Amino acid sequence: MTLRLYDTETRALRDFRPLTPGHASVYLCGATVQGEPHIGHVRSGVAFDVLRRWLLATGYDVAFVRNVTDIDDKILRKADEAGRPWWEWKSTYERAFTRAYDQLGVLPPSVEPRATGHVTQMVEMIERLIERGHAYAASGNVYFDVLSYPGYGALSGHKLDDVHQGESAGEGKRDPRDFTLWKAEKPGEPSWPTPWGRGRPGWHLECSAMAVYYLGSSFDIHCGGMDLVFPHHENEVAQAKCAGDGFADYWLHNGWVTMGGEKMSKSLGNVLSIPNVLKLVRPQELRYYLGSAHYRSMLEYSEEALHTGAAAFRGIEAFLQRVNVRAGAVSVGSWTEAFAAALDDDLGVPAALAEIHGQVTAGNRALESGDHKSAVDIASSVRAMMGILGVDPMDEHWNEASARSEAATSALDVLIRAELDRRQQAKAGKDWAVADDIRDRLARAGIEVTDTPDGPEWALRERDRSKQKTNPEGGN
Ligand SMILES: Nc1ncnc2c1ncn2[C@@H]1O[C@H](COP(=O)(O)OP(=O)(O)OP(=O)(O)O)[C@@H](O)[C@H]1O
Ligand SMILES: [Zn+2]
Repeated sequence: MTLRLYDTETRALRDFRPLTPGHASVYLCGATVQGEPHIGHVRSGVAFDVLRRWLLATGYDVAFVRNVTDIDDKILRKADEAGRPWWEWKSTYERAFTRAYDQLGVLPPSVEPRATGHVTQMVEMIERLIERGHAYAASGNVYFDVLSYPGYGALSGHKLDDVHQGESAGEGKRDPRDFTLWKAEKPGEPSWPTPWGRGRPGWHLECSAMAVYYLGSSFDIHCGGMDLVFPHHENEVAQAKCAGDGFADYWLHNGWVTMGGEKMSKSLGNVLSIPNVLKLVRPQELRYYLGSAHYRSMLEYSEEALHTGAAAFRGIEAFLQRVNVRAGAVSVGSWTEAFAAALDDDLGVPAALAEIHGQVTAGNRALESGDHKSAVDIASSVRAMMGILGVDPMDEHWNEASARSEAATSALDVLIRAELDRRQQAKAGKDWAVADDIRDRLARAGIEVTDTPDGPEWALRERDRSKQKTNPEGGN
């Protein structure tokens, strides 16, 4: 089957046909690094990491660009309010985003360009736009002439009469629908030299210039959050097309993380920062939860839903561990046809997860019936599928901490095995009191013993994180 993707521009599922066979070029609008990331901010990173992993798994060479917007009104305002230099502020939160992506196992992009490092490319793009009659300079600002581009509104479906850019009037703007490509210098703000005077870039221009610089005049897929369709992406297309570029062939947009039915957002004060959510669940559990809904659906956050997702993940993890202990090492195998069909259908992760859970049930059955070979085969396939979703429980990414405790666990295993052997001997001698006493003592120490057809197994009881509470953090 061919990969089909829902394209916002044509409002239809389209077969993915890359511009260059075997190669996929993808641009994802990255963070504006103005504060600590909340779980909504990283949803696009997680969702499109699955796209990237699926493209890689199916043989594509993927160029994946995710930018950093590191110059912006909000960054300047917040740094100013905090009495800190803007460059320190944005660097601090760029690191916070990087840490969050790493914690969640999002593959690092092929390149992560910062807006401030690409002013040259932006100035060149403005020059092309002015030359072609699509932009004009006024009082040190440069504006894009919206009416000069007949295709304006095609991506978002906005009618020209309904266009509101959401920016201030702007000195010298000829039409209120025009948007700012370049902002004239203001005292105390960072600025760069241009033929139209010193100033700083507009947000929309940054992405067009960086996308074309890294991926070429035409590239395959442009992704971002659904709130970016208008005006950000509409303006990105307008700039690029009018400058003579073909730009993106497919447009993919992810839904929001919501809380109480509303977009999780600092301005509404209903946000949960990544560090706070990670007090409730492990990073791999948060990643599983964030990635479990279809990328185009809204994901309504509740602590209960988070714990349900975490428990589902742990069920898969426990299956793999059981097979590993009882039936043999579980390597990464290959996915099933049903899984591939689910992902090929516009990255249908819910159907893909249903397939994984079905396989886990079959694998558990095989294990219980003593069919170790089937259990190992199924587990290998489950690892492959979970890996494509970025949540293979046995991937070493998640197991740094466990690697540290591995030595302790094997030492513990020797001691517990000795106790379990003693218990087996007591049972064989029908000395039930001793057998029960050993089991109870282990239970008091948080060690659960399960009798299986392959002999007794032990596991540390899961610490119940659900007792911890995290309240939404206020806005700022
Ligand atoms: N609740 C959310 N769910 C999904 N994506 C989100 C959410 N909030 C922000 N984003 C995405 O994060 C990226 C950066 O957004 P931005 O920095 O503008 O934050 P924002 O939308 O102003 O939210 P906030 O008000 O919380 O800062 C955008 O691509 C946006 O789509
Ligand atoms: Zn962008």
